[in-house]
Amino acid sequence: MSLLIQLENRITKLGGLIVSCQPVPGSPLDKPEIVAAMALAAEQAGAAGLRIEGIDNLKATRAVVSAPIIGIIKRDLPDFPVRITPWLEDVDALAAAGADIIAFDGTARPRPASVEDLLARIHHHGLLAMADCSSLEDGLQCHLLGAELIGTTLSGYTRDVTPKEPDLALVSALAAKGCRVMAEGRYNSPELAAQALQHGAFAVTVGSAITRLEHVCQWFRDALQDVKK
Ligand SMILES: CC(=O)N[C@H](C=O)[C@@H](O)[C@H](O)[C@H](O)COP(=O)(O)O
Repeated sequence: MSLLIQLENRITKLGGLIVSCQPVPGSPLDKPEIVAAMALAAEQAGAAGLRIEGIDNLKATRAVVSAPIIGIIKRDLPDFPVRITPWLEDVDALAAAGADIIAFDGTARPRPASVEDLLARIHHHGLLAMADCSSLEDGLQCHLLGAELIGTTLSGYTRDVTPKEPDLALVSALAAKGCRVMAEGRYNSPELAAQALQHGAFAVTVGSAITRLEHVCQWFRDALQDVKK
C-alpha cells in the first residue's frame, strides 16, 4: 500500500490530529529524549502523526514511535529568509533518519534550492512532500508542482505582524481548489482544530498548545494578569 493511502487511512481512523513536538529552543525540554517521550505520549493518546525538527530529535523519535513522522530541519540562513528544510542535503538527512513525510518552506521567497528540486529529491526517496505555505498563491503553486500536502504553516509569519487567530480562510480557499490541506499555525484549542476540519482541512497540526510548556504558561499568566489589572 502506498504511503499516501496508509496516511489517508490512518487519518480517517484516528481523526486527523498531528502533534508537532518542537520545544522552545534552549528550553530545559529541548532534548532528543524528551522530544521522543512527548511524541510517544502523543502517539499513545491517539495522534495520527508527528512533526519533528532536527536529525537527533527525529532519530530518537523514530526509535520509539510507529506513527508517520513529518520531518523538518530549521536553519537560520544569512542570505535567505526561508528556514524550513532549505537544502537538498537536509532532505537526504531527514530521509536517512526515518521521516515519512518531509516538509519544506513552500513560499515564493528567495531560497537556496528550488521547490521543484526539493520535491524531486523527496520523491526520489519514496517519501511524501508537505509544502509549508503562507498564501493561496504559494499553496496552489506547490500543489501544481506535486506536493501531496499543503500546509498553512507560514501564514502570518512572512510579514511583521502575526495575527492571534489561525488562518481558516486559507484552509477553505486551498481545500476548494483541491489541495490536501494541513491546517497548521495557531490552532491553540480543540475548538479551533475542529473548525479547521469543518473548513475542509485533511488534518490539523498542533504544536505550541500541546508541547510548548512555556507558551502555555505564558497564556495562563497573561490571562491571570489581565484580571489583576
Ligand atoms: C512559523 C513556524 O516556523 N512554524 C513552525 C513549523 O514547524 C513551528 O514553530 C510551529 O510550532 C508549528 O508550525 C505548529 O504551530 P503552532 O505551534 O502554532 O501550533
